[in-house]
Amino acid sequence: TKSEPELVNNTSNLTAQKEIDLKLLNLKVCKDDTAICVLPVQCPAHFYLENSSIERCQIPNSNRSRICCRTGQNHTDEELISKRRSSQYEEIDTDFLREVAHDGQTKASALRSRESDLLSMKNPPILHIGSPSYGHFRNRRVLSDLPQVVNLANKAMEIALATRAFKDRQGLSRKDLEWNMLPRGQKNSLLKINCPALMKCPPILQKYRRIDGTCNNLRYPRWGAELTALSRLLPPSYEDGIWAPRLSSESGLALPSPRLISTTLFTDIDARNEDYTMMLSHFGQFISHDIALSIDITFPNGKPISCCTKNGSSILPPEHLHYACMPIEVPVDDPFYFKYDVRCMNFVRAALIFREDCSLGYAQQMNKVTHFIDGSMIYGSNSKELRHLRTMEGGRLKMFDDYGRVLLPLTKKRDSCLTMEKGSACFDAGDFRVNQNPALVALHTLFLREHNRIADELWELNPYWSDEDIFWETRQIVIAEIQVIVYKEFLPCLLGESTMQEFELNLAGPDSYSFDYNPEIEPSILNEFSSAAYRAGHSMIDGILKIYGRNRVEEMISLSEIIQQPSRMRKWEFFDEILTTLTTESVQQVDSFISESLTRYLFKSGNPFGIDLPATTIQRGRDHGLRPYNDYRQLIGLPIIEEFEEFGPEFGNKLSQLYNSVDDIDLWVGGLLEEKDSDDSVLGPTFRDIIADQFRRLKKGDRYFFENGPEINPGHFTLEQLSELKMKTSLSRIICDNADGIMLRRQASNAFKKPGVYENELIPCDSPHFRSIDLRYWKD
Ligand code: HEM
Ligand SMILES: [Ca+2]
Repeated sequence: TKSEPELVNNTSNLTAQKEIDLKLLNLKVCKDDTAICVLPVQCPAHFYLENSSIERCQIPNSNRSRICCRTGQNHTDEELISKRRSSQYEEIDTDFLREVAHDGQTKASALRSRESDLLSMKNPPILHIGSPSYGHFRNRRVLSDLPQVVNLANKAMEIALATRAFKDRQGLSRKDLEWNMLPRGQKNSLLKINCPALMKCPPILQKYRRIDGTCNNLRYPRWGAELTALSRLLPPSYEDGIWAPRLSSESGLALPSPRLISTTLFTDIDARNEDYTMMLSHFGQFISHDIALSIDITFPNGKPISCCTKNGSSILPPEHLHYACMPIEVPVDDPFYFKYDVRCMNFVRAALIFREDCSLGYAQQMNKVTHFIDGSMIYGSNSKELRHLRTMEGGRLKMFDDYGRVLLPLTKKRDSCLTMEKGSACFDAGDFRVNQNPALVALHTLFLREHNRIADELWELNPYWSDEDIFWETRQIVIAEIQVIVYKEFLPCLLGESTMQEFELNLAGPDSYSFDYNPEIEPSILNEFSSAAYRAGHSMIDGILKIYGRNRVEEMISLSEIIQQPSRMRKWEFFDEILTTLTTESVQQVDSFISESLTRYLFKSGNPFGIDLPATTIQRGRDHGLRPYNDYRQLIGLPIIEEFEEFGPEFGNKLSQLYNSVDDIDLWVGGLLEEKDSDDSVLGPTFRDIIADQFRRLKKGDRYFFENGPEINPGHFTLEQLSELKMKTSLSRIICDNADGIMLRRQASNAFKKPGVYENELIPCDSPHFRSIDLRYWKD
């Protein structure tokens, strides 16, 4: 009895001590004692300040220059804005707002009726199923809750149009909109007609995180939930301040064609990173599907919009062009597409979502999945998706027993894969992109098996537990394992050890809870992260998957030939083989070399050509209003680029031919070509800091982060369980526990590091030094 209160005291003492430490630290480093000393990317509002008014600071154990920050992670200084806002909007009357709202509605219904005109044409502009662009659409559509998503996106469009009307009548500038200098609260109430009610959470916290991500933050119950907006580091750059894609800053003309940028800068050359395995890129993609999914605008019936003529020879005439079209122009002399007379690559803009209070403002893109790292690619992002995946017995997930080997359940959703005949396979998972490539299917299969393995063991240990008990407990363990892998194994390789420290991304010691939770940190996925920085992964992809047989290279699979065709998973050895490839072959470097399987042949599916993913990514950045590269350099505290030559003679020259001004360079382009600094990251500093900041938000802004203790996390682990999870979880161990054991019996201790490099030797799966977590700590 004596030790118990002591324990409680100890933890609160620790928290208090930490607060005092922080206060002392700040007093010393910043003149303004309401400010804290942070890395520039963590204080986006400084972007607006004159350089001279930024107070620099330094903290112990950090080599990087920091700034004194008063505004926190918001990209706008709310205090400043509310002052300007209130003086500007005192006079606005309700009649005026009524007109604006009405205007939005009228314009939105005009768009709807044009849509139905297009649909009733003899040849409506709909993508046909065998085309490469349809393959693209397969990765960007909703299958299950279409009507709901269409409704939300339409409402968002109506509000964007009302914002435009408001802007025109009030003569607002683009900057006013970027800063969100718009009426808030009561005055804006007219738009709230038909606005969904604000969400409320039960006063008592639930033990397990909700499947849709709601009620994680009690003050902002929808933070991180599915169907909410991507957030941003910096305000968007739209030509009209609302949704129109940006133009060249100097000439006001169109920016260069993304396809031209792609052919000018990117070539397919094999340049490996000899330190890390292909798992770095493919696990990276698996995680991206946990946290981000933006979807295309479609016709109301869910049909995919086409912006080009059927053979791709030109853009559709304006009268046939859907409002969401932003097709990519392919130059006449394109080195590849000229052979096929392709002049137009389809591109449809991403679906929008409105602010929770339905207020006016610039367009925001929707995230269809939960922003948190919560295994939503395994379990789905809402209860309907989850219900579909569970067996409702023993806490298990549905699977397909293929002659004794466990695979993902077969999907019934038509045209999820290229072939769905008998003997082939096409799978279901929490995220519908699962079938995109075989490495992704393998990772999904791995975690499905891990879930069922743990569920079975828990049931054996706790025979009285119900299906519900076992399911939620297992899910909580699997999510914890993913979080351990991300923060302990994956991020240190991607970002480097010093960045892990600067951003406080390392896990606490094995026997300790974390005290990092901060309810003021917004966990949402940043637009800059999902639409640019994290897509650096596309440069890490190898177009060839080398499959080893027992003694020799058995097969060289070309990635573009097996996209959306996962039937190989049914081959007896394939699961072991691909896991072996992923954990032994080198990953490609992040650079200007990108596989032709992505720049020419993506989603070709029987056609002689496919789509260009880099071009699509650049166009996506403009669709989402990402600011140019230089702005993000400034944000993270780097000097801005003043001359193209700063990219070196080759790229300097090429870039100057493409862009009118260094201030036009797209974020994804600049970030990829950026020189790495002395740090140990595989990324240049701009992408590195954006990604580090994102994973910091996902850790510190998640109440249910597995390391959080009893004061924060209602479903916290015991210290024994926590230590078990932190000490023993590794991707290698999970592979050992769930591989078929046909071709794979050994793993290096770190699946992301090349075996043999840095003492990362291969260890037999059954070695006593290489054990799985002991689930007896979960016995009731
Ligand atoms: C096998 C290789 C891959 C293929 C074929 C692929 C394909 C795609 C496609 C078609 C999109 C949608 C593009 C758009 O319309 O905007 C996309 C988005 C994305 N990709 Fe990849 N990708 C691959 C690997 C990766 C990797 C390795 C990463 C990161 C490590 C990654 C991160 C992302 C992210 C963050 C998005 C945005 C997701 C969203 O918000 O919707 N991808 N990818
Ligand atoms: Ca998620």
